[in-house]
Amino acid sequence: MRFLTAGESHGKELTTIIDGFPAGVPIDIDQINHELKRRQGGYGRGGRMKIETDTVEITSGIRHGKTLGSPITCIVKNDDFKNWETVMGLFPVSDKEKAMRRVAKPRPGHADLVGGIKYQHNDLRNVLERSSARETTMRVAVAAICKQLLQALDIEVASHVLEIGGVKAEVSDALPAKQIAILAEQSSVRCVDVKSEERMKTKIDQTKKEGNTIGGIVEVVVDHVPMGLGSYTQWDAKLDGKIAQAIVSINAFKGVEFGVGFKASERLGSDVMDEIIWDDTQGYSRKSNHLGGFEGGMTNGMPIVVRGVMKPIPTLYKPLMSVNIDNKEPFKASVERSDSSAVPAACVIAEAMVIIEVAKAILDKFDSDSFEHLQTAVAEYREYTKNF
Ligand SMILES: Cc1cc2nc3c(=O)[nH]c(=O)nc-3n(C[C@H](O)[C@H](O)[C@H](O)COP(=O)(O)O)c2cc1C
Ligand SMILES: C=C(O[C@@H]1CC(C(=O)O)=C[C@@H](OP(=O)(O)O)[C@H]1O)C(=O)O
Repeated sequence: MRFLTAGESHGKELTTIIDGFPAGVPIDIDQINHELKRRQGGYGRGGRMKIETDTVEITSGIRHGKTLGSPITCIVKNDDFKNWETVMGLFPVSDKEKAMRRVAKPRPGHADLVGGIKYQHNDLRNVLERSSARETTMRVAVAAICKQLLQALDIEVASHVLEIGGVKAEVSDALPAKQIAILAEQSSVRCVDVKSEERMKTKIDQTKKEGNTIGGIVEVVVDHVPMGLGSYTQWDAKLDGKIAQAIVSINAFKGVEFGVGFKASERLGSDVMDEIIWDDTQGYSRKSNHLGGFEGGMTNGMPIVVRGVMKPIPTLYKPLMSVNIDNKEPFKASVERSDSSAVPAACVIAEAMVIIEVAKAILDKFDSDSFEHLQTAVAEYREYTKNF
């Protein structure tokens, strides 16, 4: 399975085409819209999300509620486009119109300056329109379709926020994905620990008042993953490596870790390796899950536990210094609107990226032209791994 996304943040619409998805998978479109809504929410979002109500339109690849095995095309319209039709129009315009909302002042922490230099854009809007995290809408749409496939294979995925601006959630390591999903959904910051939720919100409010922004850490958990997704045999076949790339590809994500992650450096080997056990009902399992479900780039049957860190939103109300590309004069960056924290929304995007990589790995490994064949293949393989 592969997909591409297209669309500018204030353009007419966003599009994705998913290729290589099995035939015969029942797809509930309301569930896709539910996932899109989750991505739009979360405490700390700015004015743009009051304008948009992301709703998917599917124009190919699904008939009578089931996938056809042919490419699936999804479209989400930008409601804000009505305010940008001249600025974002397709056809040549006058110099006066060209100057409308032209961006000559690159924002630190954004793609503006380097993107403009690289693609020789005199109007940096040509960069920021595509580098915006608006694009992640389509990744969530793709993942919402993949999530329905994973759920039908009894694989559960959930995500939650572990930290915002240094305020840490107190969470037990062993929470199952199903429970995380329920608890996180009830929280405006996607935090399963109610006490920390209030402290996180206060931190977001305080930071916003000071004209500043904050980042955070999110965690994604996947339960009941078949063993042996990914491979140790080639560097680019390792599934943990693919997930790491997918997480860091999210706008503003700067790091990723699995299981105990960076804390592995301060632990003894006996506190990091997960001892192997076997019993009649479960087959092979581990006494612990310090390695977050991966050994040798392959899933080992334990839950996948992956975390990503998001930097603070780069656009600040407290202006940062930059240089005008027209006259090279320094200026203080000004802001019209921006999110003050998008960590809860980014959490949903991280979940989406993990879902996509796990779904791709499953479709790579098993007979997957037809959904029925896939279900049979996965069930047989689960039985095989148990009795190996
Ligand atoms: C869900 C989400 C919402 C975001 N909202 C904003 C925003 O309102 N303002 C802003 O300056 N950056 C925002 N960002 C971050 C920028 O898109 C990102 O930092 C920028 O494109 C540069 O990419 P990089 O940080 O990966 O280098 C958001 C990121 C995500 C994931
Ligand atoms: C539009 C979304 O997020 C946007 C991501 C974003 C950025 O610079 O990444 C900047 C803001 O956009 P605008 O400049 O239109 O206010 C956010 O609202 C979205 O998540 O759907």
